[in-house]
Amino acid sequence: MSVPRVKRLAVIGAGLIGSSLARAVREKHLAETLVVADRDPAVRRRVMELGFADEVPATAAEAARDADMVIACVPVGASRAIAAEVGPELKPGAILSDVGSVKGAVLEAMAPHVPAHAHLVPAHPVAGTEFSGPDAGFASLFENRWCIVTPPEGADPEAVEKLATLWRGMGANVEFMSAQHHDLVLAITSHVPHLIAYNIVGTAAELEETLASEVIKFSAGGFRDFTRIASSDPTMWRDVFLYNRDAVLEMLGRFTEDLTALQRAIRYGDGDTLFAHFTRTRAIRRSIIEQGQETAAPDFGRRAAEKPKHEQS
Ligand SMILES: NC(=O)C1=CN([C@@H]2O[C@H](COP(=O)(O)OP(=O)(O)OC[C@H]3O[C@@H](n4cnc5c(N)ncnc54)[C@H](O)[C@@H]3O)[C@@H](O)[C@H]2O)C=CC1
Ligand SMILES: O=C(O)C(=O)Cc1ccc(O)cc1
Repeated sequence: MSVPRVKRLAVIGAGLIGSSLARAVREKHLAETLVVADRDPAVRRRVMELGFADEVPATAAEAARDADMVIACVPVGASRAIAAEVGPELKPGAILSDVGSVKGAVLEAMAPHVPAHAHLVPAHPVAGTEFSGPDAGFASLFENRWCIVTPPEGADPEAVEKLATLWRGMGANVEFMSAQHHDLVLAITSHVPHLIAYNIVGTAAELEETLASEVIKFSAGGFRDFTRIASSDPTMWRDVFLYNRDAVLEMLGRFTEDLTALQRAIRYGDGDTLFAHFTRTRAIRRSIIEQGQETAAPDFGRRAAEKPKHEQS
C-alpha cells in the first residue's frame, strides 16, 4: 500500500536530523515538493551540492510559506525563534512539528506562535549519532527506531495521524505520550547517560598529565564508548540540559543516591550487594536485546555511529 505524500514539506535546519529526514523523504517519495532551509549559507550550499531538496531558501519564513507541513530540526533552544518566524506564514490546516530531544519546553515555546487555523504536533525520533551537519545524515537513520509523538491536549487527530504516517513512512515505529512523560523517560535513558559521559571524560582529562595520557593510550571498552558520546554536539546538549532541567535533576538525584549505595558497598567490601546489582543490570540488558530494542538503551544510535562517515550518506 502506498503511503500518502505530503504536498509541500518544509524542513528547517539541515543538520544530522534534518538532512536524514530529507534524505529519507526523498528516497521513499514521501513528499511532492521538499523544501530545506538553513540559516547557515555554508549548510545551504552543501544541501544544494548533495541534491536532496527541491528548494533551499535562506529563511524559515520562506520555507513555511504555502507548506502543508513544517518540521523544525534545530537545537531545542532555537524552537521559539523558529515558531515565531514560521507561525504567521502557516496556512489553514498546516502542521508544525519538530524533532527536539526535549518536548515540554518546546511545546511551551512553540504553542503561542501557532495560529488557531494550524496544528502543532511535536515529535522526537529516538535515533541519532554523535555527528552533526548535513554530511552526517543518512536515509536509514530512523528505520526500526522509535519516534515519540507528543500531541498537546485537544490536538487534531487527523493532523497527528498525518505526522505519524510520515514517520512510519521513514521506517520508524511511532509511540504517543505526553510531553511531560517523554521528558522524564528520556532524562534517564538519554540525557543523564550523556551527562555521565561528558563528566567522566572531563574527569579523565583533568587527571595529572602522565595519568591522562595513559587514559588516552589504554582507553578501551567502557571509557572509549563514553568518549564517543561525549563528542556529541555542545550546542544541542547544552540546550537539552537547559530545557529539560527538572526531569534531569530528578533523575540525577536518584542516580546519585544509587551511586552512593554502590560506593558504600565497595568501601565495606559488600560483595553480595555488588553481585546482586550487577546481576540485575545484566538481565535488563538481555531483555532489551531479546525485544530487539537496543535503541531503548543509552547507547542507541551506536551501530549507525560506528559506521565510517562515508558509509552514512
Ligand atoms: N543529534 C542527534 O543524535 C539527535 C538530535 N535530535 C534533535 O534534533 C535537533 C537537531 O539536531 P541535529 O540535527 O543533531 O543538529 P545539527 O547541529 O546537526 O543541525 C542543526 C542545524 O540547524 C541549523 N539552525 C540552527 N538554528 C537555526 C535557525 N534559527 N534557523 C534555521 N536553521 C537553524 C544549523 O545551522 C544546523 O545546520 C535538536 O533539537 C536535537 O535535540 C533528535 C534526535 C537525535
Ligand atoms: O549517539 C547516541 O548514542 C545517541 O544517543 C543519539 C541520540 C541523541 C539524542 C537523542 O535525542 C536521540 C538519540
